[in-house]
Amino acid sequence: MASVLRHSAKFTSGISSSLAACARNGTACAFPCHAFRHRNSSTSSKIRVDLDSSTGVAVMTLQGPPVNSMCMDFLTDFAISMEKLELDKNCRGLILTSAVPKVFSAGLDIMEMYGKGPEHATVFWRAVQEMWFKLYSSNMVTIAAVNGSSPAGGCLLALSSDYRIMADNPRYVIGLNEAQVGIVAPFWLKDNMVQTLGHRQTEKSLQLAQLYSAPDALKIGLVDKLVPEEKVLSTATETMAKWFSIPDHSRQITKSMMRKQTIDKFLSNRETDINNFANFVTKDSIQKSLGTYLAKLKKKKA
Ligand SMILES: CCCCC/C=C\C/C=C\C=C\CC(=O)SCCNC(=O)CCNC(=O)[C@H](O)C(C)(C)COP(=O)(O)OP(=O)(O)OC[C@H]1O[C@@H](n2cnc3c(N)ncnc32)[C@H](O)[C@@H]1OP(=O)(O)O
Repeated sequence: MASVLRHSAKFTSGISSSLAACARNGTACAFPCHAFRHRNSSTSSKIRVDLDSSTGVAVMTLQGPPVNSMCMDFLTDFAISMEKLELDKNCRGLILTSAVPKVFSAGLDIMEMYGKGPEHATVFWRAVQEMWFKLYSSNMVTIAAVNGSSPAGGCLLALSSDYRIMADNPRYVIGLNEAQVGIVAPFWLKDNMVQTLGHRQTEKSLQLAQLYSAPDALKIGLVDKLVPEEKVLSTATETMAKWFSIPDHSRQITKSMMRKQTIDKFLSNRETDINNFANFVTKDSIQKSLGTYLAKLKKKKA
């Protein structure tokens, strides 16, 4: 990753250090507390991270036009950013959002799965797994501020967060549409969706490759809240304050207890999942489906 964490913190008064201490200790902290902030920024080509040490909130902005598709560079930047934030004692919460108009993320970059050999598929899938694992198992409070369409891998980011806020725009869609692309959602993502929606709804959603409009996503519980687009980020920040009112240690233990079974199953089957993916995605029939889907995406424009 070309990014460097730039420490641009401005220590303007003793108030800021007591707020930072509040963030570190995981004690409740009235916010928004705009005064005297410390900010750390890190930018790579695909992802920007702004950590406000005074509040303990990092905002990760996806900035890979045209559609924030998850190519290898994106996945690498994501993993490195997550590692840095996880180790940063000043960071308690993470908001994910997009700088690309109308799109949160189009999911996995289909070009990374099309016309590539098994070696590439193996490396790529490990990176995809890592993105999900890092977010799903994060100690931070994670909130997806979904300010655009969020199919497939985009929905993965939302599902693996603790809370999902979406822009109230019926033209924005979210869901796991893998089957439509001719591929299959991996078991760990299916398990993640079952936890969110329940078994029956997940089965229908996955088999029918369903993409839900924002209002429908709210109805089935795929997102937690809809707000006007311009309020998505501010609502995420307000929501974070509520989650921060719970002591970190008890919230974290609770989170890991709720997610342990899925994580254990993932870790025990990780290598098999990679092999399955590499075998599956390089099959002629699957390559044909991906090619047809890609052509359809391109044709849409013509
Ligand atoms: C049995 C063993 C099983 C093991 C597991 C096996 C398999 C699991 C495998 C995979 C899991 C995959 C999950 C995925 O994420 S697959 C990706 C699915 N994504 C999609 O279907 C989204 C497709 N995109 C869209 O619907 C629209 O682009 C979107 C609504 C996001 C935005 O629409 P908009 O009109 O703004 O933009 P477009 O004109 O459509 O796109 C612009 C540009 O970008 C290209 N593009 C779009 N999405 C992707 C993508 N995901 N990857 C690569 N490229 C993408 C699009 O083609 C346009 O390109 P160009 O015409 O400008 O060249």
